[in-house]
Amino acid sequence: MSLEVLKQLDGPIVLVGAGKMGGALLEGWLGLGIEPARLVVLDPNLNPEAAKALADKGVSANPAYDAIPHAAVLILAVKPQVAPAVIASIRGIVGPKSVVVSIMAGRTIGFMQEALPRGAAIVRTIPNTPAAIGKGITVAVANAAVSPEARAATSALLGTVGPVEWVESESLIDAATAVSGSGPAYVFLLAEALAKAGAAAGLPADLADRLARATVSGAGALLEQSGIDPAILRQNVTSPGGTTAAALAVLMDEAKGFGPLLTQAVAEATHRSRELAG
Ligand SMILES: NC(=O)C1=CN([C@@H]2O[C@H](COP(=O)(O)OP(=O)(O)OC[C@H]3O[C@@H](n4cnc5c(N)ncnc54)[C@H](OP(=O)(O)O)[C@@H]3O)[C@@H](O)[C@H]2O)C=CC1
Ligand SMILES: O=C(O)[C@@H]1CCC=N1
Repeated sequence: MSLEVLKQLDGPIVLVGAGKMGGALLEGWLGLGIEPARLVVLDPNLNPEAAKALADKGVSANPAYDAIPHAAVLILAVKPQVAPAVIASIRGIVGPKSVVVSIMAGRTIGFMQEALPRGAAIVRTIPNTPAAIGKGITVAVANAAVSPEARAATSALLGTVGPVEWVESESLIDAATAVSGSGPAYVFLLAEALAKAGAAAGLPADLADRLARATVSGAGALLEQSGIDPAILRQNVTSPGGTTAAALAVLMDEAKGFGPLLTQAVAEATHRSRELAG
C-alpha cells in the first residue's frame, strides 16, 4: 500500500544528508523496495565509492542542484547546527507541492518556516537508526500547510522502515527524541555494559561480548514477537530468591536503579533537544 502512494509522487524523493541517520533511512528504503530512480541523495561527504554504489543501484547521487526538479518529498537529515546554511542552499528544490520532512533534533517548525519558502509544507519528525533494517519508529508532527496527500506521502515514505506515530503537539517531539530517537544508544550501552560486567565476573571477554549481544537482541525479539508486557517478561525470568532477584534488587533500587537513572537521562536529552532549537 505505502509503496503504491510513493509510485504516484510527482517529483523525486530528495535526501539531504546521508550520514548515520539519513544513511540508515536510505538503507531501509533501498532494502524495502523503494524504486532507486525516485531517490536523489545530496551529501558532500559521500566518498566516491559510496556515490558509485548508489549510482550503480540507480540512485542519483550529488547531481547539480539546478538539475534537480522540485522534490515531492525533501528529507532534511543534516546536523541541526548546519541547518541554516543547508536550508538556504536547498530552497530552490522546494516547490509549491513539496513536503519538507525534517529529522533534525531540536529544530522547530517555526525555525523551518522562517528559513524555507513562504507557505512550505513541513513535517518535523524523529526517526531512529533501526530504520536501516525496517525496525525503526518515527514520531511526526505537521504544520498547517501539510495537505492530506503530503501527510500520506510522508507516512508512506517513513512507514517503509517502521511505524509512524503522528502527534498534534510539537512539544512532544523533544521527549520523543529523548526516548526513541536516542533510545537505541541506551540499549547498545546496555549490551556494552553487560559484556564488561560479564568479563569482570570472570568470563573471557569475547564470550562475554557474544552473550551480551545475543541476550539484548534475543530479549528485544521476544518483546516484539510475544507482544507481552515487559514487566511480565521480566517476572518470567525472576525466580523467587534466585539470581535475577539478586541482580534486580540493585537495578530496581528506587534511588539509584535504572528507573531514576533513565528518568534523569531522558530529562537531560529532552532539555538538550530544546536547546538545539537554536
Ligand atoms: N543518528 C541518529 O540516531 C539520529 C539522528 N537524528 C538527526 O539526524 C540528523 C543527522 O544526524 P546523523 O546522521 O547522526 O549525523 P551525520 O553527521 O552522520 O550526518 C549528517 C550528514 O549530512 C552531511 N552534510 C553536511 N552538510 C551538508 C549539506 N550542505 N548538504 C547535504 N549533506 C550535508 C554531513 O557531511 P559532513 O560529515 O561532511 O558534515 C553528514 O554526512 C541530525 O539532525 C540528528 O539530530 C534523528 C534521529 C536519530
Ligand atoms: O544525538 C542526537 O542528537 C541525535 C538525535 C537523536 C539521536 N541522535
